[in-house]
Order: sequence, then structure tokens, then C-alpha cells
Amino acid sequence: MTTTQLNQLSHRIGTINALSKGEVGQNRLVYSPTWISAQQQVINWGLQLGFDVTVDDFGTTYMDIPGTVHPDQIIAAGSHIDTVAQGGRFDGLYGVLGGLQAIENLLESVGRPKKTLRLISFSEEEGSRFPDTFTGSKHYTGQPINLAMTDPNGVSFEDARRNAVAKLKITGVKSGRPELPSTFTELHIEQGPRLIDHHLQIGLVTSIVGQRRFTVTVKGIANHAGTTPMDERADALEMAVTLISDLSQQAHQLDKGLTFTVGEMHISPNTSNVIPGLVTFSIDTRHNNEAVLDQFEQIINQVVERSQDTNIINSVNRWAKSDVTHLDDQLLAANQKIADRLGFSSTQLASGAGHDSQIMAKVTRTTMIFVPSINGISHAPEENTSQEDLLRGVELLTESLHQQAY
Ligand SMILES: NC(=O)NC(NC(N)=O)C(=O)[O-]
Ligand SMILES: [Zn+2]
Ligand SMILES: [Zn+2]
Repeated sequence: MTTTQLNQLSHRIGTINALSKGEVGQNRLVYSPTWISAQQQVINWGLQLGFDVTVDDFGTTYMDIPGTVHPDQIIAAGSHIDTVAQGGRFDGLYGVLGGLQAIENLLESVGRPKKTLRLISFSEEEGSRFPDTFTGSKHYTGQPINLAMTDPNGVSFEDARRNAVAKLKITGVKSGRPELPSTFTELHIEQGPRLIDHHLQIGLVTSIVGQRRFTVTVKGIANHAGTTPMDERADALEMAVTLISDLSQQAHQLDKGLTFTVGEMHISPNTSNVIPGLVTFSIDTRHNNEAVLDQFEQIINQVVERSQDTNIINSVNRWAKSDVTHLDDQLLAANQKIADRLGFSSTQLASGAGHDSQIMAKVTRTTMIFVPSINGISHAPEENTSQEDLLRGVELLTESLHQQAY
């Protein structure tokens, strides 16, 4: 890849990330104004470069360079355009713009592909606004999605979706959900410390963890902070804190590889001199063995149920479940050979983050390429990857797409 091409990639990453100016980190929550502007920008770049651009009902964008010999065989690359709240500059976006750059590199160096090359910018992967994850790739692959969901401000998924997708109907863009590809390759930052700690340049992903997300609701009784005796309270926050501490301890004991995170909590009425009457909190738990997740889910249900009493009612709702996923061995082996040939130091590893590749792998041969995350930080504004590593990832993807589509 030339310096001009690397500069172009950096410039595009900077352009999309600049949309969150004045905010802490990136806030491209699905269907938000910054999300709409970002997906519009990707579409405009695609149109300028002569791609056939299609947008589906969920706002996922497909940009094709039709194959000259086998246009019906589709080699796809891409990732998601959304971020978590206060997220980083590369999670998802690198796979979209790195994929675009790889295809552009090929068009410049070897011309039109024999098979169709497709870049996919998935609408939503993070599950950060509405209570479901991977809705972009789930819609593409025909998996069920709960359309009746709302965000924390009460905005319905359907209203947000319709409003946003209408704004992507730019002149020259087709509407529809195109046929599935023969292969899918996702370039992504590692989001953890393994590559950087071992001074490795590339990670080739063998599998992706299983993941479950829950909301726990604790209903107590709101009352006066000064006049209610300590032994006559139904304090929902005190109960929530006990539950979290208990579950965290159980997670540590159950298995070393199990992760347990409470990242979101709402307290009502959330004021200093009122005993909290209602608390909800999230649980995100992951492991690469489904049996451990089953076991921990049982523990969650038991702990939550057993802790309630006559004045405090607890309930738990699981709203997301994604299975442990093994990615394609042949594509991984092919990418390993390319990495070796290019002289990149690499390892094969399991992903602790969820990815659209999990969903795509159910319907097509799927592979992932990781590049190092500086200090292993992700889902935070400090998320970063060196220019050299960004470059190596795109070079490997370019070679891989070349091998597959020409
Ligand atoms: N690449 C990601 O950060 N994915 C995240 N999002 C989902 N849906 O898994 C996550 O939390 O791991
Ligand atoms: Zn993420
Ligand atoms: Zn991601």
C-alpha cells in the first residue's frame, strides 16, 4: 500500500470521527444524527468511486464492484459503523474504511475483479442503544429481531430506523437486501492486550466467545431518607449492590475464563434524600464454552430470585444471547500463509469481543483479521492503533481479497 493510500485511509477515518466534535469519544449510536452522517459519508465515497450502492431497511450499506466473470459469486468484507457511547475511533469503522481501502487498492493495482467484491457497512452491532445486538447482520442474514423495542428515552426502534434509513436514500442508491456473499472477511482492532503485549502485528481469529446480556430489575419502596428506620426499609439500591457483589464473587469462583460486567444502572428517583424505590442494571457475561454460560445463567436466576423478600421484588430478563462461534478454518489457513509471506508476525486467537462475523458465520464462510490495540484499550476514547499496524491489516486484507476474487 502506498503512502497516498494510507493517508487517504487516515483522512477518511478522521473525517467520520470528526462528526463527534465536542463530545467525549465517538457516539455513533445506531440511527443517531452522527450515525446518519457517517453512513451518508460512506455511501458518498462509494458512489464517487463507482461502486453499486444498495441500502437495506435497517440502514446497512452494501457497495459492490461487480465481477467480470462470475458476478454472482460475492466476496465480501466489512464491519459495523455504530459505536458504543463514548467509544473509540477504530472499533467497527476500521473494518469498514479499511475494507473500502483494500478494494480501492485492488482496483488501482489489478483492475476489475472476476468475482464481485462487496464492502458492507453494518448498521448496528454494539447493542448500545436498543436492547438487541448485531441487528444489522441479523437482518441481512434473516435472523429474528424484536422490532417492538425502545431506547432508554422511549424512542421506538421502528421510528428511529425509518427516520434514519429515509436519509440514506441518496440519488444513485438502490433499496433492498442483496443476496448473501460466498465469503465474509472482517478486519477489526483486537480490543484487548494480547497482540500488543507479545509484540505481534496480526491476529487471525479462530473463534468468538458466546455472550449473554440481561437486565435485572429491583423494585423496593421509595421513602424518606431521614425518617424511615434502617430495619423498615425496602432499599432497591442496597439490594442491587448486594446482588452485584454476590454475582461477581460467583463469577470469579465458577471459571477463570468467565467475564461478568455491570455497565449500566438506573436509580429511581435518583436523589440524595430519598431511599431508592426502583433500580435496574445490566449484566454482560461471556465465555468460550456454552456450558459455563448455561451454568452462570442458572446462578443469576437463582441469586436474583432468592434474594427478594416481601417488600423487594427482583426480576431478570435475558435480552441477548449469541453462541460461541468457530470461524472458517480454510480462510484462516489462507490468511496465515499470506501473513507469513508478507513477513508479519502473527498468532491465532479467540475473540473475547462479539462481532458481526458471528452472525455471518451462520450463513457463509467467515474469517477475521485483528490488528493490535495500544495498551489493549477499546470501548473508550483512548482506543488507538499505530499507523503501521493499520497499514498491515489493510495489506493483509487486500492480499486476501485478491486471492479470493481475482
Ligand atoms: N467488537 C465489539 O466491541 N463488539 C461488542 N458488541 C457486541 N455486540 O458484542 C462487544 O461488546 O464485544
Ligand atoms: Zn464494540
Ligand atoms: Zn466492533
